[in-house]
Amino acid sequence: MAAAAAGATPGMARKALFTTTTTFLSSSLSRSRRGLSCSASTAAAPRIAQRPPELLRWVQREGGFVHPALRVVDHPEHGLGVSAAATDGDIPSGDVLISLPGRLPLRLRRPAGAADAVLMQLADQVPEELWAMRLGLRLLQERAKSDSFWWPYIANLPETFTVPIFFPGEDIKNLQYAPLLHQVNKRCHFLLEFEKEVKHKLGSVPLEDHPFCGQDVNSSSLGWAMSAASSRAFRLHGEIPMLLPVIDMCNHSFNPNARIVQEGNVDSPDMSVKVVAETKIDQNAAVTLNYGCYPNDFFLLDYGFVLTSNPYDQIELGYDGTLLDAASMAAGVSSPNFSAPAKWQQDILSQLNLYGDGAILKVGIGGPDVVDGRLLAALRVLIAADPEAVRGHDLKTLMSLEEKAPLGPAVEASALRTVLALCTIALQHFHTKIMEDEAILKGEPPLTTELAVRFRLQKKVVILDVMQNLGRRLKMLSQDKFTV
Ligand SMILES: C[S@@+](CC[C@H](N)C(=O)[O-])C[C@H]1O[C@@H](n2cnc3c(N)ncnc32)[C@H](O)[C@@H]1O
Repeated sequence: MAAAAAGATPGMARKALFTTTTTFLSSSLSRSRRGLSCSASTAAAPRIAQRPPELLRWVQREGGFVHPALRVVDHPEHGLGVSAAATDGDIPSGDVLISLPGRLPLRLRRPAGAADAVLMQLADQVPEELWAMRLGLRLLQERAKSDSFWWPYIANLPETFTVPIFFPGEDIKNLQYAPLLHQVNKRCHFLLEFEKEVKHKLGSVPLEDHPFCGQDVNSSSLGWAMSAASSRAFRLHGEIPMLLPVIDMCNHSFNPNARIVQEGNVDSPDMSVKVVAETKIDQNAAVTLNYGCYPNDFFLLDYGFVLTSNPYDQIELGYDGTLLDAASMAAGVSSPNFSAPAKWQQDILSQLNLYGDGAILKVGIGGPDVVDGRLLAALRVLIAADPEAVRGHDLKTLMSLEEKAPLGPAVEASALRTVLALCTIALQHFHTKIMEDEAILKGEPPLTTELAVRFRLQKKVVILDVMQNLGRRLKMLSQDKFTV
């Protein structure tokens, strides 16, 4: 593999982080392209000082194991990845592929000195949901050291990430999806504020206690560290996120051929982390792990990629009586009553956590359930006029789309038509049509535009798939094929 920064010394590469990322969340992403038919050598983001063979040697020297048939290779669309070599034969299922002793994972540790204590104080200011920033601080601490134990690992990390906090403003707008825009804005805002807190805190810390060896840290370097952690860390048994050298070179698949196993407690000295072949791994095949069964929002926000045909992708909606009244009226449902439910309906909505204090109003359309069970149950219950008919059913039945018309075909048809109308409303929130998105993608736009457009296109595909599915169900209802 070509060494992208062959001439860079650790010192030079470290210095680069803290002196070139002075613009807020700047990156070269907007100019770089990931062409749809690009050659393998252009796919991966540039590395701090790319030398995967040294990384593998370091892991082995420190008591780890990398299966001799494995290589770090450039994947045309996924960046670097771990693959079985073309010539060493298949790897049988059950074989250990990679093994790391407990000292190789990089994670937040109990303070071992004043600098660590300052780092922990900074980490404590980060909200739990941004756990990646806490681990990122630890990564920055090691990146700043001239003699870090983890340098062979850090050297091979990407210099840039394709997560939306680094998108140019135009491409953030291009996402056209409010829940994700909200998350991106929240993260950008956090980074700007946290930069101030870090600078304030470190302003009074003596050099010997400085967690970043006296180097300046700004929102861009914090963003780099947070993205490195969110896109590469694993949470195993202990739920403590860790960066796992070499293991974090494995790319994602929903049908993975390998899995991670943690042996021993996270704090015990004999803890180890292994990747084990889940199936036979053919020569030349990529070793893949499942990062989780999540919607594309998660993959784009934390990992910087968008999956086509993601079975877990969904549209997020706010459960809102006025919106539901509008949708059901558009669907021709007579006298909808969503904004003023009767007392017995309020009770059921409370049980669904859609009413009262502490209600969780986010509901989803799409994914394996097609329609969020809570939304479906609420629609069925609010459309049904007869409390007795509803009381005969438990919540599980009311929440299941597979339960054929539990409250009768008329209620079911109205509920499904209301969801169809919600889908139409959701589609209208996008400013572009699928065909326009496809035309933009054909023009091979810059990488960040490509990601934003593919993201919104996939959301529209989810909505259309749900509409098709519900259309089929309505047709069957009208043909009276359901057992009522
Ligand atoms: C844990 S790292 C895997 C190694 C990474 N490819 C690299 O070059 O270092 C996760 C990153 O790999 C890329 N990636 C992994 N699986 C992918 C997939 N299925 N599709 C697209 N990109 C993927 C994304 O850039 C993601 O942030």
